Amino acid sequence: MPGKQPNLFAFNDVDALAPALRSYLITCQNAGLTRHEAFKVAVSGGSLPKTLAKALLADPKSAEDTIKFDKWEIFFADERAVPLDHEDSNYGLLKKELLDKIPAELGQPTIHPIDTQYLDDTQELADQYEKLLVNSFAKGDSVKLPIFDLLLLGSGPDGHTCSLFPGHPLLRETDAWVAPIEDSPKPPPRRITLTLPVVTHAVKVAFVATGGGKKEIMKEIFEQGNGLPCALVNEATGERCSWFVDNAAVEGVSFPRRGFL
Ligand SMILES: O=C(O)[C@H](O)[C@@H](O)[C@H](O)[C@H](O)COP(=O)(O)O
Repeated sequence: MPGKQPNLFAFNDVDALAPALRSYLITCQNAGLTRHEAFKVAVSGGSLPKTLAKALLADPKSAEDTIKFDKWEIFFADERAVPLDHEDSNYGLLKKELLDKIPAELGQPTIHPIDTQYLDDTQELADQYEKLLVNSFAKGDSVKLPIFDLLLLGSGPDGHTCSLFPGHPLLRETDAWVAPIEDSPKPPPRRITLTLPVVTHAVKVAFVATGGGKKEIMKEIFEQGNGLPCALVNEATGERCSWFVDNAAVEGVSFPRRGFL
């Protein structure tokens, strides 16, 4: 698919990756501010919040290099059906790694966690999160799909992203914006996730994948695809999609547009 490939940015390590991720985030933030005076971003769990903190909490290098946290609206690309202070909570992880560390003078983002009164019923938990998205994205008339300014995702060693797992029927969901899953192969099993149409409808999608443990699956995602959730996102978003990786994660991976920021 010439001209439509995702961008792949590879770095020696996470310390080198973080500043590039920061400038990408600022570009996405500024585009969101121009579009609707806010920056609407959804984040995943895993190793992402830590890398995100490294990028966002660094000292600014210039006046343009500014994170306007008070304009950020942070949603969750997927979340586990656990209380917010539970060790498995993606909200809890983001809070610990990033939110608690944002200096007050930088302003604070608006956070949209799950409503934990529905933890016993994942369908209701998903429906309520979808309602929250409807209220956040629809202005008056109903919209077909929410358009996030950015989705920040990880890739599992099996090629999953969000809580969309290889071969799972959830990959065929076309109606719901947010769906429950009760049999996630990655624990804990009960979760909610944005669906594929919502993920691929975002203005930009960025994956962060690091470490040698990812190289086999990166090869499969980029060279064969094989219907893996990450490959499906690549195929549907093309150049709207960017991968921020370290060299260990892409060792031996053939890729036509391997870029370096
Ligand atoms: O809640 C989750 O489990 C995550 O959202 C999940 O999709 C994660 O992003 C990947 O498993 C990658 O995780 P790592 O970054 O830790 O490899």
